[in-house]
Amino acid sequence: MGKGKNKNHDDKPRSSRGSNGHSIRHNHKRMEMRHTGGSSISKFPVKLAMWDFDHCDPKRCSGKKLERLGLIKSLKVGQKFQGIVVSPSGKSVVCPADKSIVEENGAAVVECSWARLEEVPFERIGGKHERLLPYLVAANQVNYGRPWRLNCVEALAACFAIVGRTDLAEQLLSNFSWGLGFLELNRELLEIYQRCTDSDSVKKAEEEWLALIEREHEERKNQLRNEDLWSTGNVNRKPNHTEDHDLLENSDDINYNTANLEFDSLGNIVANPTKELKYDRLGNIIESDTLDEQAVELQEEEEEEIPTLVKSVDNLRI
Ligand SMILES: C[S@@+](CC[C@H](N)C(=O)[O-])C[C@H]1O[C@@H](n2cnc3c(N)ncnc32)[C@H](O)[C@@H]1O
Repeated sequence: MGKGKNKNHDDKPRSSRGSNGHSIRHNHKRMEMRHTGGSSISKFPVKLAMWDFDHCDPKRCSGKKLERLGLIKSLKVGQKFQGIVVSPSGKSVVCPADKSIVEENGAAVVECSWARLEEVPFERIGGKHERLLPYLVAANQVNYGRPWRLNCVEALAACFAIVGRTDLAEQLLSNFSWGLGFLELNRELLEIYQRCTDSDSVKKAEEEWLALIEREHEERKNQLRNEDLWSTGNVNRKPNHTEDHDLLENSDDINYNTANLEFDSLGNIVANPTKELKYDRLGNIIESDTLDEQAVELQEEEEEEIPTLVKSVDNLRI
């Protein structure tokens, strides 16, 4: 019997009650639930679910935010999910052939810390359609620029985008200030995955992309090495920092911001050793100062998790 079912109710509606006999406060709560999704009324066109292991700070956790917005349902350990389960324990990658499963049964994620994956009882959660995500780059403020390591909302959005439902991906991500940046950052690659068919073809496209960015990265390194040799060719040349700065800032070829650079006594460019350099998906250097202060703090906290992360990312790369 449901909660409160044995309570006596007044027969006559009182002034503080609405037409359905419930108190105005109760009705207001129901309306709020309708808007915040606290009830079973879903505001999202397909089912969204997560197993939440409470590893993360609720204020920073994208899964918890989706729950607060009433967009995602929390599942218990022992419960299985019929749709696509985007999970580190997947064996094959999400592909366009998964579209009907997503549309009919939705998508789920595992809300946990990357550093504590070994604590998750993967055998007691999941479902028949567990999937990994192919190479994509995170745009969230904690792991910006890191491949494979997406947060929950990015993982769900990636799944929708790959199966060809970019509309759903946009709808979900638009709840986060940085959200649509995820689709922008990965646009070219997502379009490639969308043109694939099954899991093997997505895997092949991923491998080709990785080979391409590896080649481009090598080319850039060689180009920089050559530029460097050229600028130091004349040993009598005095270091002229202003000139070097101008040269770099006006160069279309070099995608550097000079704020990240230092010059040695001969005027050669050396990367600033005190700043961590980050790379975008094409191997360009991204200035870490573009992250806001809070993001940097979060980043530092997450850095502590790196040893386990390396293991988990390896797990993700089947
Ligand atoms: C480890 S949790 C981290 C959640 C983060 N604290 C947040 O705020 O959303 C991210 C979840 O997204 C999914 N996910 C992210 N990247 C993935 C990938 N490359 N392959 C499979 N699942 C992935 C998994 O369900 C994973 O457990």
